[in-house]
Amino acid sequence: LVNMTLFFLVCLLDQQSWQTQIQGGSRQSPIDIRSSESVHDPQLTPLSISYDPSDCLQIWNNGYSFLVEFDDSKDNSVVSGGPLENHYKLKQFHFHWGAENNRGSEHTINSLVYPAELHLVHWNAEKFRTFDEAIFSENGLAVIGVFLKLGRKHDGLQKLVNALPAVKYKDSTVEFSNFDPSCMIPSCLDYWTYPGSLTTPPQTESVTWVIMKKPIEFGDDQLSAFRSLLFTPFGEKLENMVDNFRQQQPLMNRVVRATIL
Ligand SMILES: CCCCNCC(=O)NCCc1ccc(S(N)(=O)=O)cc1
Ligand SMILES: [Zn+2]
Repeated sequence: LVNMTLFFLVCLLDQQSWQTQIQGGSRQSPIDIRSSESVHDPQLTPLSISYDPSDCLQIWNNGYSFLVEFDDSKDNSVVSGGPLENHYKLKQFHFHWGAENNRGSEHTINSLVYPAELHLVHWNAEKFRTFDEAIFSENGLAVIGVFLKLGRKHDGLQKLVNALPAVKYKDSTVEFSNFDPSCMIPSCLDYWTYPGSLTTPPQTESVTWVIMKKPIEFGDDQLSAFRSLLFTPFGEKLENMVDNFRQQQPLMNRVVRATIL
């Protein structure tokens, strides 16, 4: 009995490293950001974000979220500064949201959940040749996360919302141009940053996360439009695209740094 108890205790105490072995990662995303445990880093400069609306190409329902995809063949839509050593090109942005307003975001702040979260996905074009190469590489990606809270209708977002019925079904795409994602960046540029991973397969640990501290607001009808999308292709059983967020992952041996702007 003593041996059994000891064995059980060792497993329990060792759970974190057990998780590392099973999930194969020590820097998985998303996480719960505990503001009191984050480290104010005076060396963190403001992000430099510059997007060119003419780089916007199309919207694609990939059966997990809807991606607004950009032309990354030029250097017009880029982010640099902050924790980033190089400049990263915008490839796509997408959202995660819930079936109900009490869930939806992937990251949480002191366990506070938002109804949705925007991810602006950029890749390190100084170090890698393609996005797909960067996905599998250290410092390959920089994803800016912006929380969405319900309130006033977001005028800039409405153009995107109006196009969603055209991509209702999985694998559908629609041409979408002249959209400036800057309209979804909060006016306050304070952020948290930490080393993490993609939150969907292949969940590679190649992401420098930059989570904006302040949320943006959007309206109930706009969130309803997200929830009217489908996970399923045309002709198959209708499954509303909702709750497409991953559970928070253990922080393990990581520190979240914060700006003092
Ligand atoms: C060879 C064709 C392969 C297509 N290309 C593969 C691909 O795009 N994979 C998905 C990349 C991705 C990006 C961002 C996130 S998140 N939620 O962490 O921001 C999650 C996943
Ligand atoms: Zn995402």
